[in-house]
Amino acid sequence: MIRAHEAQAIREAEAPLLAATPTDALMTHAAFAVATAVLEELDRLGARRSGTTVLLLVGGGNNGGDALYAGAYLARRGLQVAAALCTDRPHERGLAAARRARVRTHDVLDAAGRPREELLTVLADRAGVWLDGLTGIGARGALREPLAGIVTALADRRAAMPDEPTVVAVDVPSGIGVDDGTVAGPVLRADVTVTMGAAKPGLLARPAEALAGRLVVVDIGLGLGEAALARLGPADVADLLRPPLPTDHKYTRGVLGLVAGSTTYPGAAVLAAAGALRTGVGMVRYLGPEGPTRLVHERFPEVVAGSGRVQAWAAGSGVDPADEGRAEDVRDALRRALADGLPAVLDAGALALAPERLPATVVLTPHAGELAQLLTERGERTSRADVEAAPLPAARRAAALTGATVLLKGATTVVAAPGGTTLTQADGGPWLATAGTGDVLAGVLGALLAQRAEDLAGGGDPDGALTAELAAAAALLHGRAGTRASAGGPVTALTVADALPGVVADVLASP
Ligand SMILES: NC(=O)C1=CN([C@@H]2O[C@H](COP(=O)(O)OP(=O)(O)OC[C@H]3O[C@@H](n4cnc5c(N)ncnc54)[C@H](O)[C@@H]3O)[C@@H](O)[C@H]2O)[C@H](O)CC1
Ligand SMILES: [K+]
Repeated sequence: MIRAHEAQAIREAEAPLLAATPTDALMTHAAFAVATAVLEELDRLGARRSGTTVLLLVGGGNNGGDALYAGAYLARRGLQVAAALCTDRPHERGLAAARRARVRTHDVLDAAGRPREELLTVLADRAGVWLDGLTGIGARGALREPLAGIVTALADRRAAMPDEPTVVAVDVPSGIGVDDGTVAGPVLRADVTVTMGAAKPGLLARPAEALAGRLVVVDIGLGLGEAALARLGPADVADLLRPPLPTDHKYTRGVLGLVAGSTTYPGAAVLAAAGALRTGVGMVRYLGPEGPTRLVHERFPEVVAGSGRVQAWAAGSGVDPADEGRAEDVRDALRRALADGLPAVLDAGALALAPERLPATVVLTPHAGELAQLLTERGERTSRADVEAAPLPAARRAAALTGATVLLKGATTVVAAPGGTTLTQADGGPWLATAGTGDVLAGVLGALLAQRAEDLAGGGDPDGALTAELAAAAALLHGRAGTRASAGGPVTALTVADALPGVVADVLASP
């Protein structure tokens, strides 16, 4: 599991260490890790260290101090290092250390504090590695001038260079929303981000996550409390799954009630059933019209048609809320879930049918447009673009407004529980953006909720912490199934479902 902490929590954890250690000890430790990451990246690229020039982009705070100390380490390892001082008050001891190590320093601001773009361009063109030490967790909002102009000029320059430099961000790419992943202004996209103490939420949530590159987390001995955001790995998902026991039978493994598909969209019934069955449940009870029922039985004769005792519900995939008959089936499933205190997934058409408030063991699975509609219907006028610009805050807002756990689908999936638990997963790839994969995901999540129903039913998990982890687990399984099915090429929703058993087996076998 990757745990991310907000800037303030990092600062609070740093404070006692800063007080207890010699001046700049923490910073030089961090800087050494940055230098090591640069050398490892050069080795990975097969670049000669001695022939490499590194350009330090130095801001006015301790982030710049990290970069200066890192430059000193790199200069002592034989690299050519130049420092572009993008501030009139660079970190003094870092600057002295850099100069002692023969780092060439250049003031890239003129007397009026404006960027000397010609000098900056010359320095940038000469360097195969740019170290972004402009701002770290001390930044507030979008980059202001002159840093905004410097970053814009460098980004333009980089795009024009035949051989792009490798950009290594110190702590975070300067200018991202460290705590929420938003990008309000220019940011220099990094190939590698070397972050201190712990990941930050902005490095695990889009759009900022897409600008961070490969993440290297440096342990600097911080004692940190509860994470603000987490990301599951396969071992974490293995702990959440409930593989069958010798004493199990189909009713103890979890029975999922499925209200998906319709006369208009019969295929969603098959896809959601496939997602559930191939993730592993004791049984699926399917409730739907004759057409989809027949389709489901052609593919999965083991599915039982009609109502009966279930441990979880999945409803809404392939249902048009305007189809009154089918909408009533969805409402009925939800009424039963709420009456029996059972967990449920509300997907697609069910989202528009969801009541104002729901328990945390109900998971809403909107994409950005559906979340925008859900927020707008609850009085918070929001567009798809608003959600895509700030998915983490949007998902958290929806969880707070509805009381449900929200799984916001996207290139990075965001899961937010009303009690504050937040996770993001980025296990899939763009090939998953194809019709029907959302139906499969609803089935996967339904299966996990049915497997763990005894921990969720009857008011279990009131703040949605376990429900959120199960939703994130579903996103990991679904994403990995998409990657497995794709093998670099296109997928269909059914091939994603077909890949699930292998993914579950791999996850259960993970160390
Ligand atoms: N303290 C330590 O020993 C360690 C710190 N780490 C590194 O330090 C930074 C945090 O440093 P801090 O001085 O608090 O702030 P920053 O350097 O991140 O940025 C402040 C700097 O930037 C200017 N600024 C703020 N907002 C903006 C903006 N929107 N646009 C332009 N400029 C802005 C502000 O005026 C200051 O000059 C942390 O990230 C680590 O890199 C070590 O890693 C651990 C030890
Ligand atoms: K930075």
